[in-house]
Parts: sequence; C-alpha cells; structure tokens
Amino acid sequence: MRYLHTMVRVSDLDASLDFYCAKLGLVEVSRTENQGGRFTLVFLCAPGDEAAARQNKAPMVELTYNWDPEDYQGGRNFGHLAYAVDDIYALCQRLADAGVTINRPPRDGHMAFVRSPDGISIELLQAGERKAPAEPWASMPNTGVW
Ligand SMILES: C[C@@H](O)C(=O)SC[C@H](NC(=O)CC[C@H](N)C(=O)O)C(=O)NCC(=O)O
Ligand code: NI
Repeated sequence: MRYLHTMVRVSDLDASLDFYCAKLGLVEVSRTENQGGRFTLVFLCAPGDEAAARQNKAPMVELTYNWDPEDYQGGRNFGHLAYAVDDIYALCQRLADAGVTINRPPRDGHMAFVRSPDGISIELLQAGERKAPAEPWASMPNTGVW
C-alpha cells in the first residue's frame, strides 16, 4: 500500500489555486474537467515532485471543485495537510505579505499553521534543524484557531 493523495473540496477554484500554488508554492500536476459530473479535479504536488507525481509516486493534494455550489461545513474531524519547508520564516513572510493570516506563527522556529480559503488547516514544519527564535515571529500572538 502506498499513500497517494488527500482530496479537499474547494468552493472557489481560482482562489484555492492562488493560495495553494501562487502563495504556498505547490505545482499543478494535472487537471480534469468532468462535464457530466459537473466538477473539476486539479492535482497539486510539492515543487520538484512533478515527474514522480505524474507517475502517482509522490504525495498530492486533489482539489475537487463542484461547479454547482455546495456548503462545505463541519468536517472538524479533518485535521490538516502538513509540509516540510526549507525556510519557515521566509515562507511565512511571503504568505503574510500576500495577505494570508499566520494563525500559528513559527515562534519556535519549527512549526506554523495557516488556513486555505476554505479553512483547511495547513501545517508548515521547518525541515531539518529548527531555526533560532527571530522577530517578528517570536513575539507574534497566535490567533488561537488553526
Ligand atoms: C481521481 C480520483 O482520485 C478521485 O478521487 S475521483 C473520486 C470521485 N470524485 C468526484 O466524483 C468529484 C465530484 C463529487 N461531486 C465530489 O464532490 O466528490 C468520488 O467518488 N468522490 C466521492 C468522494 O467521497 O470522494
Ligand atoms: Ni482521489
């Protein structure tokens, strides 16, 4: 058995691609539009995983966009998507500059949380050794919701 992907339903595909790709840095691997089912599937992977992802050999996120609006509430049992990142401070700064709320700032140089436009929690973990505490992150308050 091998882990393949996590599917999340999104209410606005353009806003979700702006968040997951333009801001978070994921890369679109494939896109399928299903006219009969009235939905679009977009598979995303981490940068550098494209070739493996095209062979279904790298973890992906599957965005499902239903063309007819639905109410995606609840699902509190779903926790988060987690990524190891090369520089958690630089990524959080890029996300903050792009208007993304850093719900749990990387005060420990190790872990941060943000949310997608649909409220999907995204965990960011510093790859390798945690970074030294640094401002503004060390004194930035949590939102308390991540
Ligand atoms: C491509 C493969 O990875 C899939 O996950 S397709 C699964 C299929 N998806 C849909 O039909 C998308 C539209 C549907 N209205 C939906 O919102 O899921 C499916 O069986 N989905 C059901 C599910 O619970 O995932
Ligand atoms: Ni799937």
